[in-house]
Amino acid sequence: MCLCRPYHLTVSNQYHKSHLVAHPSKAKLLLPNWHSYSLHPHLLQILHHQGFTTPTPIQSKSLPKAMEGRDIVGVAETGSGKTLAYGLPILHHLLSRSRHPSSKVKRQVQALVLAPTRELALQVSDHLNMFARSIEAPIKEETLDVELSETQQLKDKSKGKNVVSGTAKTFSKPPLVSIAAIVGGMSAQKQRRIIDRGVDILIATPGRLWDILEEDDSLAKQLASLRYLILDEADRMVENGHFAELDNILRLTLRLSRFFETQDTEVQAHAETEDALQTFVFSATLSKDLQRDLKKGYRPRIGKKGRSKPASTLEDLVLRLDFRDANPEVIDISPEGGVVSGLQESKIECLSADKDIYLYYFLLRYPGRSLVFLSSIDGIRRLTPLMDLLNVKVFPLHSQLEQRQRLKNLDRFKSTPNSVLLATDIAARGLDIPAVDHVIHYQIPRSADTFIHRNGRTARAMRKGFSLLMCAPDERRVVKALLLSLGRDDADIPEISVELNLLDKLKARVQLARQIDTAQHKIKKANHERTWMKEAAEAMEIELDSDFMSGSDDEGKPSKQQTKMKNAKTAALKAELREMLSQPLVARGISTRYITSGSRPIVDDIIAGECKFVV
Ligand SMILES: Nc1ncnc2c1ncn2[C@@H]1O[C@H](COP(=O)(O)OP(=O)(O)OP(=O)(O)O)[C@@H](O)[C@H]1O
Repeated sequence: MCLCRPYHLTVSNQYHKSHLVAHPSKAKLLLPNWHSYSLHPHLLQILHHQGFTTPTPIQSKSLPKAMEGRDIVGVAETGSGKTLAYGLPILHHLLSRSRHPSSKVKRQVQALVLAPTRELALQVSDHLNMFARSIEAPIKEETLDVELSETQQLKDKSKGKNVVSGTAKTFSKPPLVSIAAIVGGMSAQKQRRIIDRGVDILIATPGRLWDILEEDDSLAKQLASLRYLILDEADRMVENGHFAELDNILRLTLRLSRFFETQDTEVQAHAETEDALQTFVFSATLSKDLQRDLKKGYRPRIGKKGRSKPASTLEDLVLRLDFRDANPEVIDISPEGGVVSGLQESKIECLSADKDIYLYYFLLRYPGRSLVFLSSIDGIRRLTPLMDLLNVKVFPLHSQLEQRQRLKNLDRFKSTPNSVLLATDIAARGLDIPAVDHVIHYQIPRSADTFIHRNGRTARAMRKGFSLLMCAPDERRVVKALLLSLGRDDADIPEISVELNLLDKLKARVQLARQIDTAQHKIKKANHERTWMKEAAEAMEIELDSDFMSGSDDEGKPSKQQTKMKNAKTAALKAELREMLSQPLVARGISTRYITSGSRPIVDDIIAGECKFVV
C-alpha cells in the first residue's frame, strides 16, 4: 500500500493540532474530507480537534454504508482506525436523538460492543469516552460531566485522587452519551450499579457480561432491542474459549422468527422484534471463505436439521449472527500477506537456549519501545527478573497478573521510553500503544492471524515499525508453514546481521545474571518454605524443633550460617555484574553495521536520534 495515502498526512497533523476548537459549523468547512458523511457537527468538531482531518480507508469505505443502515463485515489492517469506523456511526446516532436524555427516564443500551480482552474493551471505552467527553466539554462549564471510565478511575485512584465511582457525580444535566465498560477483574457490583443507572454504549468482554446477564433480566431485555451490535476482533473471541458465553449473548439479539427456530423457550420470552439492529463485525483477520459465504448470503438457519457444517468455530459464530441485512456489506481492505505498510520485518536464527542473549543484544543495540511476545507465562516469569538484573526496563503482562497490575504495567510501558513489555498474546489484539518501535516474537506465534495481530502493535496509523522473529532450528518448519498460509515465502524476511564480538560480551553478562537469578530464587524458595512451615505449625499449635528453627534439619535445609554465606556469594556476583554493566561495550560509539545486510539501514528509519551503544 502506498505511503502517501491522504491519511498519512492526517497523522502528522496530529502534532500540529490547533488549540482552537472550531465551532461546529466551521468544522464542516475545515474538514472537507469528512463532509460527505453528514456526521453530527459535534463529531466533526472533535475530529478537527484531534487532527483527524481525513478518514482512514476503512472509515471512508464503511461510514457511508453504516450511515445507510447496512450491516458490515470489515477487515482492514491493524492500526487503521477500525474503532472509529464503527464508533462514529453510533455516536452520530446517539447525538442525533430527537430528545436529549433526561434524568427521569432510564437509558436503554443502544449499542453493545463485544471485545475479546479486558484491555481492548477498556481501550475502546476510553477511545469513545474521549469523544463523548469532548462533546460534553463546552457544556461542562454548566457543571455537566460524563462518567469516568473504569480505567481512568483506577489511574486516578493509584495517584491518590478522590474518585467518585461510576456516574455518581452530581449532574445538573445528564450526559449526552453514557458509555460503560464491563470487564472481568474489576468490581462486578460497581459495574451492575452503572448498568442500573442506564448506559447508551456498553463495551464488554463476553465472560463478565454473561455473568451479569444471568442475574439481570432487565439488561437481557435491553439487549433484545439493541440498535447496534459490534464484534471487535471476533476471531480472537472464539479462540479465547468464550464461545459459549458469546453464543448465549448473541441469542439475545436474534429476531423472534429465529428464536422459534432455536426452540429455546426461555430466551424467547425476552425476544422483541427490532429490525433496526445493525451488526458490525470488525477484525484485521477474517477468513476469505467466511467472507465469501457472507457475500453469497449463505447463512444456515439455527436449529435446522441437515445444515452444512461450518468450516471453523469463527464461521459458526458469525453465521449465527442474525444480520438484518440480507447481504451484509463485506469490506476487505487487508493488505496482501498481512504485511502492513510501514512495517519492516526481520528475523534472527538462533538456538532456543541463546534467545535470551540475542534478545538482550537487540534491545541494547536498537533502543526503543519494544513489545516482546512469549507463548508462556512461565517464560515471562523467568525472563522478567533476568532482564531486570541486566538493567533493562521490563514490565510483564499476562493473564495471571491482577487486573490492576496489568493496567499499571501497560501504563508504565506507555510512559517509559526505551522500555520493554514482556507479554503473552493477550497483548496481541487491538492494543493501541502509540509509539511501539519494535515487536519481537521471542517465541513464534501459533497461527498466522496471531502473527499479523502481534505485528500490528507497531507501525500503526501509518507510522513506521519493526518486527523481529526469533527462530530456533526446530521452529523453522512451523515458520515456513505459517508464512506459506499467508502466501509468503520465509526468504521474504531478511535476517539481521549480528556483531558477534559484541554478542560474546553480552553472553558473559547474561550468564552471570542467570547465576544470580538462580541463587536468588533458591534463597527465596527456602525462606518461603520456612515461613510456610512456621505459619502452619502456629495454626496447628505445634512447636517446631530447634533444628528447624535454626535452619538446619535432617532434610538438608541450609543452616543460618549457610544462608548467610549464600547471601554473601549472591552479593559478590551482583557486584561483579554491576562492574560488567558499567563497562562500555564498544570503545568508539556507534557501529557502522546495521540491522539488515541490505543497502538501506532500517535502523535509521525506525529509531529517531543517535543510537548510543555504551550501556
Ligand atoms: N481518521 C484518522 N486519522 C488519524 N488517526 C486516526 C484516525 N482514526 C483513528 N485514528 C487513530 O489511529 C490509531 C489506531 O486506531 P484503532 O485502534 O481504531 O485501530 P484498529 O484498526 O482497531 O487496530 P487493531 O486492528 O490493531 O485493533 C488510534 O490511535 C486512533 O486514534
